[in-house]
Order: sequence, then structure tokens, then C-alpha cells
Amino acid sequence: MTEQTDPPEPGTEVLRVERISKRFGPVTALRDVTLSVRTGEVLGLLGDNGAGKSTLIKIVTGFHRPDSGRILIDGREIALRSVAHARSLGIETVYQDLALVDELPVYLNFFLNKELTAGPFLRHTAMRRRAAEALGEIGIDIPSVGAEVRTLSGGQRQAIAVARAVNTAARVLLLDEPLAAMGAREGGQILRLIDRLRTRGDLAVILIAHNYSQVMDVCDRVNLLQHGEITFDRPSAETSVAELLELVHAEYRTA
Ligand SMILES: Nc1ncnc2c1ncn2[C@@H]1O[C@H](COP(=O)(O)OP(=O)(O)OP(=O)(O)O)[C@@H](O)[C@H]1O
Repeated sequence: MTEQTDPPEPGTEVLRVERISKRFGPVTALRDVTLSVRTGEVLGLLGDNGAGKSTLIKIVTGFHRPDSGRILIDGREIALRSVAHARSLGIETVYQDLALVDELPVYLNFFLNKELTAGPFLRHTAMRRRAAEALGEIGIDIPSVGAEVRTLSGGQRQAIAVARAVNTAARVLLLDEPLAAMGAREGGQILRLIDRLRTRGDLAVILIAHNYSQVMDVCDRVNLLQHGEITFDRPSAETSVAELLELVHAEYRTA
């Protein structure tokens, strides 16, 4: 019998942005940003307000065009034309607003705009079953897929939005501040969910955050974005919250 001691090796590089720059009028939002993520890897993208995190997400998701630099998916350079184009290539984002409809049950949120139909009719039973299966597969515990989303906790809502994104054949999942406004218990549930996504091995996760201590445990690697530049790229096992905070504080001391 073999004893497994090491975590699985991360897989192939699925997304790479290379020397991306973006300006808005006089403001340089991103300067020469290079970043990559592999399947089975959780990359923490950390940075203070205004560091450029949203701009980078919007470029990777096809919303903004970079001024210079290139984007590679599976090693091939791609000019992302739109959000729909990026999604068709498996780049999915869960934004802070989650884009859930409170008045609809969990399973209809799960199939939002992609409802299963038979002629003019919605296939409620099939959607319920598939939503329950998909949520179960990634270990999300919801009392009933028939429950209205507004009756659920913040953690459960976040989990549904993540499950929905994963279920669309996502290969790169960007999570924009998934722990914001969440208590310790709920935040813990989301971190465990992210950990389970890693063990699937076929998904690359980019976790965007400005609260470093919450994400350090779950990330394999950390990138620090400061004033539009990646200033730090290291496995999380080789750094600490204290070191990252020191870097950020040093920025303010020299500012
Ligand atoms: N559409 C825009 N027009 C002009 N300036 C912009 C635009 N979008 C972003 N910026 C500027 O680019 C810089 C980076 O902003 P960005 O929103 O990417 O940072 P962020 O790290 O996501 O911050 P936060 O955590 O506060 O959302 C900021 O100086 C911001 O004011």
C-alpha cells in the first residue's frame, strides 16, 4: 500500500497573462502584469483598494481590452473579444453581487438563463435533480433545492453562485472577494468549498481578496498587486501574512 503524503502536483498552465498594461486616461491601472495559473491550483491575488484587481479581472474576462501584452489560454494566444467569448473558453467569474434572483428557488437560480425546457414547458423535475446532484458533488449542503434563495445564508448563497459557475464547464474560476461581508463560520465553509474545488484537479481558481489572513490557508500561491504591478509571487507555504503586511506597510511608508 502506498502512503500519500504530498499534495497532488498542479497540472498544466491553463491561463497566462503576459506583460499586460492598461491605462484609463492619466491613470495607469496595470503595468506589465504577468500572472499564470494551473489546473488544480488556487492562486490568491491580493491587493489593496485601487491596486488594479478589478481591472485585471475585467481584462481576463473579456470586458476590457488591454493596451498591451497578451493572454494565453492553454498556451495559445487569444484576443478576448467579449465576456461571452471568454466564457465560451471556460473563464467564469463569481462577482460579489452573486447575480442570484432572491425570489427564485435554488434550482432555478442554478439554471438561470439556461433553463431546461421541453417545448414551452420548464423541466422542473429534471432541473431540481441535476441541481441537487451538482451541489452534492462539490459538497454544498442546502436544505432543499426548492428553497427560495432569499431564505438562505450568505455562505449558502455564495456556494450556489460558485456551483453554478463551476457547472458551466469552467476551467478558470475567478472569485471576486468571496469572503467579503461573511462571518467566520460562513467564511470557513467557503474556504472548504474552494479546497474541494482544488481537489477536482481540472479547475484553476483565482481568489481575489484584500483580507490576507483569510485566504493564505487555502491558496497554493500568492501574487501581490501593488499600484498596478505584481510585486510578489511565491508559494503560500513560503510566505506569511506578516511578510505580506510588511510589504504593504512598506509601500505606505515610502509613499
Ligand atoms: N473605468 C475606469 N476609468 C478610470 N479609471 C479607472 C477605471 N477603472 C479603474 N480605474 C482606476 O484604475 C485603478 C485601479 O482600479 P481597480 O478598480 O482595478 O482596483 P481594485 O484593486 O479592484 O480596487 P478595489 O479593491 O477598491 O475594487 C484605480 O486608480 C481606479 O481609479
